[in-house]
Amino acid sequence: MRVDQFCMDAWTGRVDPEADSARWHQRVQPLADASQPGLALLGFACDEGVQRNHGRIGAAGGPVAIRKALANLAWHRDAPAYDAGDIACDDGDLEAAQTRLAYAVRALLDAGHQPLVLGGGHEVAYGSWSGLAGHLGKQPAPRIGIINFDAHFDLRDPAHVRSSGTPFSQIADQCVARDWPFRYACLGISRASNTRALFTRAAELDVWVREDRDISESTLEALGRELDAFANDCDALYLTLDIDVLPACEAPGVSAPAARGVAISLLEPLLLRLKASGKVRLIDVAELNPLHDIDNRTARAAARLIHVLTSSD
Ligand SMILES: N=CN[C@@H](CCC(=O)O)C(=O)O
Ligand SMILES: [Mn+2]
Ligand SMILES: [Mn+2]
Repeated sequence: MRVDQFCMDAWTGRVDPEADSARWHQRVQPLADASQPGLALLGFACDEGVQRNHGRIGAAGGPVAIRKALANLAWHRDAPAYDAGDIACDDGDLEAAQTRLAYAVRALLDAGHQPLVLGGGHEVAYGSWSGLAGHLGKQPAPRIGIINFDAHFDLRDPAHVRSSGTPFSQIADQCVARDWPFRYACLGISRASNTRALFTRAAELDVWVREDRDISESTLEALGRELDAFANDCDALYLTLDIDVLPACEAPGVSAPAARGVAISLLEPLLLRLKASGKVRLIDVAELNPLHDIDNRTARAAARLIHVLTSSD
């Protein structure tokens, strides 16, 4: 599998003398052709989509920041985990970088791995989905459910510019071209941060929408059941976490911090519910911007969510 850069330097941290005290940095291995199926971390070091979307750049540093935060977390996995390196976008050619990402994701899936892509701006989603689509494309009209936890729809019209604000419109267009269903759930939407045009497009595309204010302790169980029903109707799930769905106090290091957001304590049970469906084939984490982070708070939040999604106990 071809990647643009590879470096294991982020995988360092505390070493405890007691038995059974491993942390991620002691377990994550460089991915090799002969690696047994496992979790494969793949970076997408890219600012281009955020730049084109007039956001605050810095997301290209996301993959390293997440690896460093993950490195020192306690290891609670049974299966192996690998670092597969990074796809990078250094020349402004976002479309070529997304194509390389799609090839890499597809290669990981074809080899039996569970890819987890570390963005990068949310333009990562078009490359991620394209990789899953390539992998599943042998079957007729796969029902791929996209579950996006995000303050934003990212359904802008790509006819103007393709950016971090357009990946799900681009995917919807691809689904039309292939005569595949477009199943998109967008949870955590901030009404204040999405125009009427975006709400209209979401309605036209039959997007399942839950706003930030719809997600509370009292609605969690009902939401969980709705997620189960969504998953039941799909052959495979693509889970995409835009870290700006978290409140600005939990995730200051993003391009567009959320004034309200959905707290990590509410997000976690929903992620566990999705994990329990057994249908999540692909995960990515987008929009972490270390240049605007405070004491690595956002990177820690991203790593915690990855830990929740990938641990066995
Ligand atoms: N990735 C998407 N980002 C948001 C940015 C919103 C903002 O900068 O205020 C969007 O396009 O809607
Ligand atoms: Mn987004
Ligand atoms: Mn967002």
